[in-house]
Amino acid sequence: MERMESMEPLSAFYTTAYPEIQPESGYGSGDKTPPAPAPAYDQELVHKTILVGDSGVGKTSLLVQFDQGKFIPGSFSATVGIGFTNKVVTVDNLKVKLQIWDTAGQERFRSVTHAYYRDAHALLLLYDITSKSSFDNIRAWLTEIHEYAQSDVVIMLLGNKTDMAGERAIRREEGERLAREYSVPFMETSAKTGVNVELAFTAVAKDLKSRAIQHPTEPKFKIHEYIEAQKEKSSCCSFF
Ligand SMILES: Nc1nc2c(ncn2[C@@H]2O[C@H](COP(=O)(O)OP(=O)(O)OP(=O)(O)O)[C@@H](O)[C@H]2O)c(=O)[nH]1
Repeated sequence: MERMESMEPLSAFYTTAYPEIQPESGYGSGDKTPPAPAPAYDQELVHKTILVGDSGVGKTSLLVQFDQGKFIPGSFSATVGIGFTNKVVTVDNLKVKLQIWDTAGQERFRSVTHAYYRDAHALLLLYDITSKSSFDNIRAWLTEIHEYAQSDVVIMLLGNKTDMAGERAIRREEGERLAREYSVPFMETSAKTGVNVELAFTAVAKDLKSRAIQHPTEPKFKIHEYIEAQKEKSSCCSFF
């Protein structure tokens, strides 16, 4: 089943992705020159974001839900190869361009997807809360990510299919514990109902934008705290 357009790996788009910005002068050592303002965010930057995880955990469904706001039920047709969808997320009144790559979870495509890790800026790693094996494989996925991706890649762990509460095999706390162990943010999602789908991508977009304009005088964006704050803001229990 052909789900998405495909394209050669991205390279030229992102030549100036995260420039290292040095202050011209610093506060605190008698120098009264105000620090240089943070550089403007380049809204033409394209942030390459990749969905990974075992076959059937819901990567394609998550992307379709985020992109089109719908869930297509029915028989499962595994992704073959890799394809991408462009999506613009508005954060803090700025447009953040995400190029979201949907990879095939099946083992036989693994060597293909590894090649895409290297220039990834973010990786959303999914397991299925009804599948213990997909959760057990997360450590292997993280090992691969650490082997092939850049060390500063943004990683988020997602436990998908929360609408299938009756078939839950992995408790939320287990997901949280694993995420803590690897110091990555975590949330549970449902590609079917849309719970937390938008938040997952928005949090990643915010983090990517913040890294792209990171200025030494400004506090770093803390993705964990952002997610927690959104959770508190929520009137009901849709988070986690
Ligand atoms: N109930 C429920 N079903 C889901 C959810 N997400 C995905 N599914 C179903 O799970 C099956 C697999 O979903 P896909 O999105 O194709 O999974 P994938 O991770 O892209 O699989 P590969 O392409 O093989 O890597 C499909 O039958 C989906 O309808 C969800 O959140 N809730």
